[in-house]
Amino acid sequence: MCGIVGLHLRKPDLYPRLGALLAGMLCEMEDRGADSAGIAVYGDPTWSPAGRGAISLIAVGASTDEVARALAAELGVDVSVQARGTTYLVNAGVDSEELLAAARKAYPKVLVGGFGSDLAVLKGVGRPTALAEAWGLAGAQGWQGVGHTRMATESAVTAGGAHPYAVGPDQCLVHNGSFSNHATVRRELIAAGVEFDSQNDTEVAARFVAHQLAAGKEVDVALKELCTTFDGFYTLLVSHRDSFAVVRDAIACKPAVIAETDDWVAMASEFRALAHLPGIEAARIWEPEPEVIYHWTRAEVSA
Ligand SMILES: NC(=O)CC[C@H](N)C(=O)O
Repeated sequence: MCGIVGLHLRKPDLYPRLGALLAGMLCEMEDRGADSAGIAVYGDPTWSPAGRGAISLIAVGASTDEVARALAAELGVDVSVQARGTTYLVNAGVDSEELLAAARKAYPKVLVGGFGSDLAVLKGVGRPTALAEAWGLAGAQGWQGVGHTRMATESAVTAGGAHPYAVGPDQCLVHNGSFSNHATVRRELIAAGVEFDSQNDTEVAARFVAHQLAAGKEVDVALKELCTTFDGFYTLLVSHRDSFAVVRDAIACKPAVIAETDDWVAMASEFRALAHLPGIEAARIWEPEPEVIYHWTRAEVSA
Protein backbone atom coordinates (compact mmCIF):
# COMPACT_ATOMS: atom_id res chain seq x y z
CA MET A 1 0.00 0.00 0.00
CA CYS A 2 0.90 3.69 0.50
CA GLY A 3 -1.36 6.48 -0.64
CA ILE A 4 -0.48 9.23 -3.08
CA VAL A 5 -2.43 12.43 -3.69
CA GLY A 6 -1.69 15.52 -5.76
CA LEU A 7 -3.56 18.64 -6.81
CA HIS A 8 -2.44 21.11 -9.47
CA LEU A 9 -4.71 24.17 -9.50
CA ARG A 10 -5.31 26.09 -12.72
CA LYS A 11 -7.73 28.68 -11.35
CA PRO A 12 -6.21 31.28 -8.98
CA ASP A 13 -9.59 31.65 -7.21
CA LEU A 14 -8.96 28.17 -5.80
CA TYR A 15 -5.46 28.88 -4.43
CA PRO A 16 -6.76 29.86 -0.94
CA ARG A 17 -8.46 26.44 -0.74
CA LEU A 18 -5.43 24.33 -1.70
CA GLY A 19 -4.58 23.18 1.85
CA ALA A 20 -8.16 22.30 2.78
CA LEU A 21 -8.64 20.32 -0.43
CA LEU A 22 -5.28 18.57 -0.04
CA ALA A 23 -5.96 17.75 3.63
CA GLY A 24 -9.22 16.06 2.61
CA MET A 25 -7.36 14.04 -0.03
CA LEU A 26 -4.51 13.03 2.29
CA CYS A 27 -6.72 12.00 5.21
CA GLU A 28 -8.90 9.87 2.91
CA MET A 29 -5.75 7.85 2.09
CA GLU A 30 -4.83 7.26 5.77
CA ASP A 31 -5.81 3.58 5.66
CA ARG A 32 -3.33 2.99 2.80
CA GLY A 33 -0.41 4.10 4.99
CA ALA A 34 -0.72 5.08 8.62
CA ASP A 35 2.90 4.89 9.79
CA SER A 36 4.05 8.27 8.51
CA ALA A 37 3.13 10.99 6.04
CA GLY A 38 4.39 14.01 4.20
CA ILE A 39 3.21 16.89 2.06
CA ALA A 40 4.66 19.42 -0.36
CA VAL A 41 2.93 22.76 -0.88
CA TYR A 42 3.89 25.18 -3.65
CA GLY A 43 3.16 28.86 -3.20
CA ASP A 44 1.95 29.36 0.38
CA PRO A 45 2.60 33.04 1.22
CA THR A 46 3.86 32.33 4.76
CA TRP A 47 5.44 28.88 4.35
CA SER A 48 7.52 29.91 1.30
CA PRO A 49 7.02 33.66 0.70
CA ALA A 50 7.51 34.88 -2.88
CA GLY A 51 10.96 36.24 -3.67
CA ARG A 52 12.67 34.41 -0.77
CA GLY A 53 14.56 31.12 -0.61
CA ALA A 54 12.86 28.43 1.49
CA ILE A 55 14.00 25.18 3.12
CA SER A 56 12.35 22.65 5.43
CA LEU A 57 14.40 21.21 8.29
CA ILE A 58 13.10 18.22 10.22
CA ALA A 59 13.78 17.42 13.90
CA VAL A 60 16.60 19.96 14.16
CA GLY A 61 17.12 19.60 17.93
CA ALA A 62 17.31 23.38 18.52
CA SER A 63 14.62 26.03 19.07
CA THR A 64 13.27 28.14 16.22
CA ASP A 65 15.02 31.21 17.67
CA GLU A 66 18.34 29.37 17.89
CA VAL A 67 18.03 28.20 14.28
CA ALA A 68 17.10 31.72 13.09
CA ARG A 69 20.12 33.20 14.90
CA ALA A 70 22.55 30.50 13.69
CA LEU A 71 21.50 30.85 10.04
CA ALA A 72 21.40 34.67 10.19
CA ALA A 73 24.98 34.58 11.51
CA GLU A 74 26.03 32.37 8.56
CA LEU A 75 24.21 34.42 5.92
CA GLY A 76 24.31 37.99 7.26
CA VAL A 77 20.55 38.48 6.57
CA ASP A 78 17.38 38.07 8.65
CA VAL A 79 16.06 34.51 8.69
CA SER A 80 12.50 33.51 9.52
CA VAL A 81 11.83 30.11 11.13
CA GLN A 82 8.39 28.70 11.97
CA ALA A 83 7.60 25.32 13.51
CA ARG A 84 4.86 23.10 12.07
CA GLY A 85 4.90 19.81 13.97
CA THR A 86 8.52 18.59 13.93
CA THR A 87 9.25 20.46 10.68
CA TYR A 88 10.83 23.92 10.71
CA LEU A 89 9.95 26.06 7.69
CA VAL A 90 12.82 28.46 7.11
CA ASN A 91 12.98 31.37 4.67
CA ALA A 92 15.32 34.27 3.95
CA GLY A 93 16.03 36.82 1.24
CA VAL A 94 18.69 34.63 -0.37
CA ASP A 95 18.64 31.85 -2.94
CA SER A 96 17.39 28.54 -1.45
CA GLU A 97 20.66 26.78 -2.29
CA GLU A 98 22.55 29.41 -0.28
CA LEU A 99 20.14 28.87 2.61
CA LEU A 100 20.60 25.11 2.28
CA ALA A 101 24.40 25.42 2.40
CA ALA A 102 24.14 27.57 5.55
CA ALA A 103 21.81 25.03 7.21
CA ARG A 104 24.15 22.13 6.38
CA LYS A 105 27.08 24.08 7.79
CA ALA A 106 25.29 25.02 11.03
CA TYR A 107 23.57 21.63 11.48
CA PRO A 108 25.61 19.01 9.57
CA LYS A 109 23.33 16.09 10.52
CA VAL A 110 19.98 17.80 9.97
CA LEU A 111 17.36 16.16 7.75
CA VAL A 112 16.44 18.55 4.93
CA GLY A 113 12.82 17.97 3.86
CA GLY A 114 13.07 20.10 0.73
CA PHE A 115 14.16 23.46 -0.64
CA GLY A 116 13.30 25.91 -3.37
CA SER A 117 11.84 29.29 -4.19
CA ASP A 118 8.19 28.28 -3.65
CA LEU A 119 8.24 24.92 -1.89
CA ALA A 120 7.44 23.82 1.67
CA VAL A 121 7.83 20.12 2.54
CA LEU A 122 6.56 18.75 5.86
CA LYS A 123 7.07 15.15 6.96
CA GLY A 124 6.67 13.16 10.13
CA VAL A 125 6.00 9.83 11.77
CA GLY A 126 2.44 9.17 12.92
CA ARG A 127 -1.07 9.01 11.60
CA PRO A 128 -1.67 11.28 8.58
CA THR A 129 -4.78 12.92 10.11
CA ALA A 130 -2.86 13.86 13.28
CA LEU A 131 0.08 15.16 11.23
CA ALA A 132 -2.16 17.21 8.92
CA GLU A 133 -3.71 18.79 12.02
CA ALA A 134 -0.31 19.53 13.61
CA TRP A 135 0.94 21.11 10.37
CA GLY A 136 -2.19 23.27 9.98
CA LEU A 137 -2.47 21.92 6.45
CA ALA A 138 -6.11 22.96 6.02
CA GLY A 139 -5.03 26.63 6.23
CA ALA A 140 -2.31 26.38 3.57
CA GLN A 141 -2.62 28.14 0.22
CA GLY A 142 -0.89 27.79 -3.12
CA TRP A 143 -1.13 26.51 -6.66
CA GLN A 144 0.00 22.94 -6.18
CA GLY A 145 0.19 20.31 -3.45
CA VAL A 146 1.31 16.72 -3.08
CA GLY A 147 0.78 14.25 -0.24
CA HIS A 148 1.81 10.74 0.76
CA THR A 149 0.66 8.28 3.42
CA ARG A 150 3.33 5.61 3.98
CA MET A 151 3.24 1.93 4.78
CA ALA A 152 6.97 1.19 4.79
CA THR A 153 8.34 -1.58 2.60
CA GLU A 154 12.00 -0.75 2.05
CA SER A 155 13.38 1.25 4.96
CA ALA A 156 12.64 2.13 8.58
CA VAL A 157 9.64 4.15 9.73
CA THR A 158 11.37 7.48 10.33
CA ALA A 159 10.91 11.04 9.09
CA GLY A 160 13.82 10.34 6.73
CA GLY A 161 11.91 7.37 5.30
CA ALA A 162 8.71 9.39 4.78
CA HIS A 163 7.88 10.82 1.39
CA PRO A 164 7.94 13.28 -0.40
CA TYR A 165 11.58 13.11 -1.39
CA ALA A 166 12.35 16.67 -2.40
CA VAL A 167 16.04 16.45 -3.27
CA GLY A 168 16.38 19.02 -6.07
CA PRO A 169 15.28 22.69 -6.07
CA ASP A 170 11.47 22.96 -6.08
CA GLN A 171 11.28 19.25 -6.98
CA CYS A 172 9.27 16.59 -5.23
CA LEU A 173 8.56 12.87 -5.76
CA VAL A 174 6.16 10.46 -4.04
CA HIS A 175 5.89 6.73 -4.69
CA ASN A 176 3.59 3.78 -4.17
CA GLY A 177 5.37 0.49 -4.76
CA SER A 178 8.89 -0.89 -4.42
CA PHE A 179 11.89 -0.87 -6.73
CA SER A 180 13.75 -4.17 -7.02
CA ASN A 181 17.04 -2.80 -8.42
CA HIS A 182 17.33 0.32 -6.26
CA ALA A 183 20.62 -0.86 -4.66
CA THR A 184 22.25 -1.14 -8.11
CA VAL A 185 21.02 2.29 -9.23
CA ARG A 186 22.10 3.75 -5.88
CA ARG A 187 25.65 2.45 -6.41
CA GLU A 188 25.74 3.97 -9.90
CA LEU A 189 24.54 7.35 -8.60
CA ILE A 190 27.04 7.28 -5.72
CA ALA A 191 29.78 6.60 -8.28
CA ALA A 192 28.55 9.72 -10.11
CA GLY A 193 28.95 11.77 -6.90
CA VAL A 194 25.34 11.74 -5.64
CA GLU A 195 24.83 11.65 -1.83
CA PHE A 196 21.92 10.02 0.00
CA ASP A 197 20.08 10.73 3.26
CA SER A 198 18.35 7.36 3.79
CA GLN A 199 18.24 3.68 2.81
CA ASN A 200 14.87 4.17 1.12
CA ASP A 201 14.22 2.92 -2.43
CA THR A 202 12.11 5.96 -3.32
CA GLU A 203 14.99 8.30 -2.50
CA VAL A 204 16.97 6.56 -5.27
CA ALA A 205 14.26 7.45 -7.82
CA ALA A 206 14.12 11.04 -6.56
CA ARG A 207 17.92 11.39 -6.76
CA PHE A 208 17.86 9.81 -10.23
CA VAL A 209 15.27 12.33 -11.48
CA ALA A 210 17.10 15.27 -9.84
CA HIS A 211 20.36 14.11 -11.45
CA GLN A 212 18.70 13.99 -14.89
CA LEU A 213 17.10 17.44 -14.43
CA ALA A 214 20.41 18.91 -13.24
CA ALA A 215 21.94 17.59 -16.48
CA GLY A 216 19.39 19.69 -18.39
CA LYS A 217 16.81 17.03 -19.28
CA GLU A 218 13.08 17.84 -19.33
CA VAL A 219 10.83 16.11 -16.77
CA ASP A 220 9.14 13.84 -19.34
CA VAL A 221 12.52 12.74 -20.74
CA ALA A 222 13.85 12.07 -17.21
CA LEU A 223 10.78 9.94 -16.43
CA LYS A 224 11.13 7.94 -19.66
CA GLU A 225 14.73 7.31 -18.62
CA LEU A 226 13.50 6.24 -15.17
CA CYS A 227 11.19 3.65 -16.79
CA THR A 228 14.09 2.08 -18.66
CA THR A 229 16.44 2.16 -15.62
CA PHE A 230 14.24 1.00 -12.71
CA ASP A 231 12.72 -2.46 -12.18
CA GLY A 232 9.86 -3.10 -9.81
CA PHE A 233 6.48 -1.59 -9.05
CA TYR A 234 5.73 2.07 -9.05
CA THR A 235 3.11 4.71 -9.36
CA LEU A 236 4.99 8.01 -9.11
CA LEU A 237 3.86 11.59 -8.84
CA VAL A 238 6.69 13.97 -9.68
CA SER A 239 6.25 17.72 -9.27
CA HIS A 240 8.28 20.83 -9.87
CA ARG A 241 7.24 24.45 -9.20
CA ASP A 242 5.83 24.63 -12.73
CA SER A 243 4.90 21.03 -13.47
CA PHE A 244 3.02 17.98 -12.33
CA ALA A 245 3.63 14.49 -13.76
CA VAL A 246 2.42 10.92 -13.22
CA VAL A 247 3.98 7.65 -14.39
CA ARG A 248 3.38 3.94 -13.65
CA ASP A 249 5.50 0.86 -14.31
CA ALA A 250 4.88 -1.58 -17.17
CA ILE A 251 2.58 -3.81 -15.08
CA ALA A 252 0.76 -0.93 -13.38
CA CYS A 253 -0.43 -3.01 -10.43
CA LYS A 254 -0.32 -0.05 -8.03
CA PRO A 255 -3.59 1.84 -8.30
CA ALA A 256 -3.86 5.35 -9.70
CA VAL A 257 -6.59 7.64 -10.97
CA ILE A 258 -6.32 11.05 -12.62
CA ALA A 259 -9.13 13.61 -12.85
CA GLU A 260 -9.02 16.83 -14.85
CA THR A 261 -11.28 19.87 -15.21
CA ASP A 262 -10.65 23.37 -16.60
CA ASP A 263 -9.90 24.43 -13.00
CA TRP A 264 -7.52 21.69 -11.80
CA VAL A 265 -5.70 18.42 -12.41
CA ALA A 266 -5.75 15.90 -9.55
CA MET A 267 -4.25 12.48 -8.98
CA ALA A 268 -4.72 9.91 -6.24
CA SER A 269 -4.20 6.23 -5.50
CA GLU A 270 -7.97 5.81 -5.26
CA PHE A 271 -10.96 7.81 -6.48
CA ARG A 272 -12.40 8.31 -2.98
CA ALA A 273 -9.57 10.81 -2.32
CA LEU A 274 -10.90 12.95 -5.19
CA ALA A 275 -14.62 12.67 -4.48
CA HIS A 276 -14.84 16.00 -2.56
CA LEU A 277 -13.08 18.15 -5.17
CA PRO A 278 -15.22 21.00 -6.55
CA GLY A 279 -16.59 20.10 -9.98
CA ILE A 280 -15.62 16.41 -9.76
CA GLU A 281 -19.03 15.44 -11.26
CA ALA A 282 -17.99 16.97 -14.59
CA ALA A 283 -14.30 15.94 -14.50
CA ARG A 284 -12.62 13.75 -17.11
CA ILE A 285 -11.49 10.75 -15.05
CA TRP A 286 -9.19 7.94 -16.16
CA GLU A 287 -6.69 5.35 -15.04
CA PRO A 288 -3.17 6.18 -16.25
CA GLU A 289 -1.74 3.65 -18.74
CA PRO A 290 1.50 1.75 -18.01
CA GLU A 291 4.72 3.63 -18.86
CA VAL A 292 2.87 6.65 -20.30
CA ILE A 293 4.14 9.97 -18.95
CA TYR A 294 1.25 12.30 -18.05
CA HIS A 295 2.67 15.79 -17.69
CA TRP A 296 1.12 19.23 -17.12
CA THR A 297 2.89 22.57 -16.86
CA ARG A 298 1.91 26.00 -15.58
CA ALA A 299 2.89 27.52 -18.94
CA GLU A 300 0.04 25.52 -20.50
CA VAL A 301 -2.25 26.80 -17.79
CA SER A 302 -1.56 30.45 -18.48
CA ALA A 303 -1.37 29.96 -22.29
N1 LIG B 1 4.04 0.91 0.47
C1 LIG B 1 4.75 1.61 -0.38
O1 LIG B 1 4.29 1.93 -1.48
C2 LIG B 1 6.14 1.94 0.08
C3 LIG B 1 6.92 2.90 -0.79
C4 LIG B 1 8.43 2.76 -0.60
N2 LIG B 1 8.90 1.49 -1.07
C5 LIG B 1 8.80 2.96 0.86
O2 LIG B 1 9.08 2.03 1.58
O3 LIG B 1 8.82 4.08 1.29
